[in-house]
Amino acid sequence: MIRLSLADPAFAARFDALVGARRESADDVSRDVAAILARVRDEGDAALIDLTGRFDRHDLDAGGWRIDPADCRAALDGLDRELRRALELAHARITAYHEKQRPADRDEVDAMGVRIGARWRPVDAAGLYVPGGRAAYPSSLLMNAVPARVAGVGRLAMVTPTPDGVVNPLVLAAAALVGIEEIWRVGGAQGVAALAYGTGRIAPVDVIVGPGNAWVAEAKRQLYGVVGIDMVAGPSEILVVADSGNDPDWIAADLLSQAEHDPTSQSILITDDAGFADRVAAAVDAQIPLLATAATARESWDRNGAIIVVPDLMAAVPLIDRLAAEHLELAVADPEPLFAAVRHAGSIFLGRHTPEAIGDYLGGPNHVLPTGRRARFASGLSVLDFMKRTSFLGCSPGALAALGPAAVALADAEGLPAHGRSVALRLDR
Ligand SMILES: NC(=O)c1ccc[n+]([C@@H]2O[C@H](COP(=O)([O-])OP(=O)(O)OC[C@H]3O[C@@H](n4cnc5c(N)ncnc54)[C@H](O)[C@@H]3O)[C@@H](O)[C@H]2O)c1
Ligand SMILES: N[C@H](CO)Cc1c[nH]c[nH+]1
Ligand SMILES: [Zn+2]
Repeated sequence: MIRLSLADPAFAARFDALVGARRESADDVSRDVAAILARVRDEGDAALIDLTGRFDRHDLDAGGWRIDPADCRAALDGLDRELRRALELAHARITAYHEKQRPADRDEVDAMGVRIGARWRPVDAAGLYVPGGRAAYPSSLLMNAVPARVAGVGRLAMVTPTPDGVVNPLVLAAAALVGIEEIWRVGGAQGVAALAYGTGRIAPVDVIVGPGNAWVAEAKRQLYGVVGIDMVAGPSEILVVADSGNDPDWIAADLLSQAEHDPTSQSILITDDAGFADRVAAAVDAQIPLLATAATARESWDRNGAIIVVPDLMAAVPLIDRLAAEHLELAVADPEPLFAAVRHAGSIFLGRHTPEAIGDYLGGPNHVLPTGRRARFASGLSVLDFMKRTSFLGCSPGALAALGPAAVALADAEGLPAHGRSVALRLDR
């Protein structure tokens, strides 16, 4: 963990280094991913067998390529009652939130008598990446599948790694709850490539969504254009802005909630009180050994963690915008002034009683969010990521008469006579 102070003359350079650090996509990750994508494109299922054996340590031919929907229904039926209620509450809240994202079509006649508009249609097939290397992510399954269902996508194909051949029952139960029937036991960059290019067994999709580690995120980035993607949702991040009125233990737990995802995750605290910063740092050290995920959390905190002390919390706003974190927690007495001022964050958590983990599971908004400072230009997964907009235009003879001469003039000016002629011929009638 590094400590920075805005009062330090070297602050600007040290903060630039923090913002510019390439945590998640080192050159070797890009190179390795490019090689994996090429293998899957050229060798198809044979590459999936080999790479799954190497990275997930099981044999697809022996253990099965797909998860049987009957196993998913059995997992849902066999779920502990409290866990089932929790899963259903999450599903209901995520569904209610995303149903309000359905876009409206436009169809109108403008002042010159021209019919103009746009209509939204779902993609035919979507690929859902559900991570599963270090932890199982039934919550990510819901976050991926619910907006796809709301959008009305015809085919949902899910890929997820099953390390050592072991499937997680809660992932299966979540699949049954949202009715996903096509689940492939492949993950990593090779799973993403299979969805993009298609293989002998797996038909290609039109769009791939979902979060994952550095290899998954880089695979989606490299495959954009072959398929659509939601955005680059890589190793988790949290930026907590906290005043000294917080319990340091609460804030330490919030920082660790994202550090425990991945060694390349990043947790940052910004506070206006150096003493409070010390107390949080001590609480982080005290809590790490209590976690089953201690090794990952420790590595993430040591390598990528940061504590920044500012003279007053409003001075943090430009820093928050530069960091453009996936998650921004405003753990202050009144979050409204900061909330109004901040421009770049994937998702914002307001006040001392909104730990980010609520958003991970069942707040309602999507937890698949842009990482690596990409909240400057990208947004969290939504219903729109599964849809595309087609514009349309209709001219009556009168509307064409009104617009045509200007179109002919512009076509002449561009030196494209066939364009002009296609209009002029109709005007002559
Ligand atoms: N940004 C978001 O919205 C969001 C949401 C949830 C989870 N996450 C992130 O998802 C990630 C989940 O990671 P995970 O590892 O548990 O599961 P994962 O499914 O993302 O990755 C596991 C796969 O990574 C591949 N892999 C591992 N080491 C490799 C190597 N050396 N070379 C090539 N491929 C390799 C393997 O194929 C393996 O199957 C975490 O980083 C977490 O922070 C992000
Ligand atoms: N924090 C993750 C998004 O970065 C989502 C998640 C799922 N489960 C727990 N957390
Ligand atoms: Zn999380």
